[in-house]
Amino acid sequence: MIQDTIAAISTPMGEGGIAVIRISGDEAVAAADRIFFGKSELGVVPSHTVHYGFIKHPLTLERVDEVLVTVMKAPKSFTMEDVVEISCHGGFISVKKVLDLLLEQQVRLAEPGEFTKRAYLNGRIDLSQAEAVIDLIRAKSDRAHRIALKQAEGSLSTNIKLLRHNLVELMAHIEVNIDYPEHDVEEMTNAFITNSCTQALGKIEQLLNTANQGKILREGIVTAIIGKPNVGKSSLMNTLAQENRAIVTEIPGTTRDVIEEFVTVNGIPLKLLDTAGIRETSDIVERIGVEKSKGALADADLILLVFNGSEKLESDELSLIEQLKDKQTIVIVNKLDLPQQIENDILAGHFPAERIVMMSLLEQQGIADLEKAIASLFFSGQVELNDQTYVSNVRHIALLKKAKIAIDDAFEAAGAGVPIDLIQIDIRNAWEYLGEIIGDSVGESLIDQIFSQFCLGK
Ligand SMILES: Nc1nc2c(c(=O)[nH]1)N(C=O)[C@@H](CNc1ccc(C(=O)N[C@@H](CCC(=O)O)C(=O)O)cc1)CN2
Ligand SMILES: Nc1nc2c(ncn2[C@@H]2O[C@H](COP(=O)(O)OP(=O)(O)OP(=O)(O)O)[C@@H](O)[C@H]2O)c(=O)[nH]1
Ligand SMILES: [Mg+2]
Repeated sequence: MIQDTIAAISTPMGEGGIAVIRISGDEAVAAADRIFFGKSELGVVPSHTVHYGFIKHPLTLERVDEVLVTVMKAPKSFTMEDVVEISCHGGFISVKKVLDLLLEQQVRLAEPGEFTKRAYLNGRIDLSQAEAVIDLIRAKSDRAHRIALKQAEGSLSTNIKLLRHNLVELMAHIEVNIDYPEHDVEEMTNAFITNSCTQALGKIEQLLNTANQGKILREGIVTAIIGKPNVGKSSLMNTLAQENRAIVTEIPGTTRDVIEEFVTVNGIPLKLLDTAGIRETSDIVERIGVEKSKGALADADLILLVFNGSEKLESDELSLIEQLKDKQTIVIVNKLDLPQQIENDILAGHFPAERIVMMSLLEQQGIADLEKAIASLFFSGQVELNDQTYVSNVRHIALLKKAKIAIDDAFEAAGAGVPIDLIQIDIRNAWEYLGEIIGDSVGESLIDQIFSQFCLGK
C-alpha cells in the first residue's frame, strides 16, 4: 500500500513549554531534512536519535524556530513508518509556522487519529487496542487510566484471541466429523461441542460481567446531591471537590442550577451534581431549578440525600424518601455540630445503617465515613481491581453479547441432536463477532468512524 506522508501538531494548542509536530510516512525524513539545519543530515543519522538545530525556510533561510528533532526509522516507530518528531518552543506561532513549512514539502495534514489508524493498519496494534488509546486520553481517574492502559497493551485482545483459538479448534474437530461421518465419532462430537460451548460461554460471561464496572470507571457514577434547601448540599459538593465550586450561603434557595463536577472518591470516579433544594416555591427561577433537581434525581445512578440534623423531618422530605425507594441512596445527616432534632428512627426505618452517615460539613466531620459508604456500595468492599481485564467499550459489549447468543444457539442445537454442519454455522458466527472486536474483518466505514473520535495529531 502506498501511503502519503502526514503531519500534525501532536500536543494541545495553547501556551506550553514545548510543542511537538509529528510526521509519518516515506517522505518524513526527506521533508524534515529540507527545513532542518543542524550538524548532520537527517537522512544519514541512526534511528532513534535526537538532533539539535534550527528550522529555516528552505529558500529564504529565514529562521523559524530552534528545535530538537527525533528520527525513528520504519518499522521501529509508532506507525511502523518513518517517523520524525520536531519539538518546537510552545505557544501558537512557532508550531504553526513549522507545520506550514512542512505542508509545502509534499506532506499533508493528518486527519484526527490518523497516526493511530496507521499503527492499526500496519499491524502494530489491533482495533481494541486502538480504541483503548482513545480511552487512555480521556481517562479521568487513576483506575480508568489503568484499565485503558492495560487494554492498550492488549489484555482484552489476549482474551479474545484465546477464545477464538478455542473456537477454531472446535470447528476443526467438527469439520473432521463432517468429512468422516462415522457414527460413534459423531456422538463424541456432541459432547465435545457442549463442553467447549460451556467453557466459551463462561469466559464471555466473565468479560461481560466486568462491563458495568468498566463503564462506571470510565464515565463516572452519576451522583446527585438531593435535599431540601439550606441543608448543606453545596457544602458537600465543595468538600468532595476540594474547592469552592458551588456558592454556599445561609439563604435557603441559593443554588438555582445543576452544577457538575468530576471527583474521585477512594479511586471511584463520580460525576457529582449539586442541585437546587427541592421545595414548593413561587420564585420562577427557583422553580425551574427545582424541576432540574428532579430530573437529576431521576437520571442519577447514586443519590446523596442530605438532611439537616438540627431540624425535624418535613413532609417534603418524607415524600422524597418515598420517591427514592428504588434508587441507590446514601443518607447524609448534616450539621452534627448543632443540637440534634431529626427523627433518626424514621431514617433507620427506611435505610440500612451502613447507608446513613452523620456529618458536619462545617467542621469537616464524617468525610471518611461517607467515602467508605460510597466505596462499599459499588465494590462491596473489594477495592483492589487491578488485575482484571475490563470491557468498557459499547461496541465490544455488543459484539460479546452477539457471540454469546451464537454460542448459546450452538449449545442448544448440540443438545437437541441438530446436524453438526448446522451447529458449525453458529460457532463460525461467534468466531466472527469476536474477530470484529480486535478488528479482524471489519469494514472501512467502521474503521473511519472509530478513528475520527481521536484528537488531531494522535
Ligand atoms: N514523542 C512521543 N511520545 C509518545 C508517543 C509518540 O508517538 N511520540 N506515543 C504514541 O502514541 C506513545 C508511545 N507509544 C509508542 C509505541 C511504540 C513506539 C515505537 O517506536 N516502537 C518501536 C521501537 C521500540 C524500541 O526501540 O525498542 C518498536 O516497537 O518497534 C513509539 C511510541 C506515547 N508517547
Ligand atoms: N452549623 C452547620 N452549618 C452548616 C453545615 N453545613 C453547611 N452549613 C451551613 O448551612 C448553610 C447552607 O449551606 P449550603 O451548602 O449552601 O446548603 P444547600 O443545601 O446547598 O442550600 P440550597 O442551595 O439553598 O438548597 C450555609 O450557611 C452553610 O455554611 C454544618 O455541618 N453545620
Ligand atoms: Mg446549594
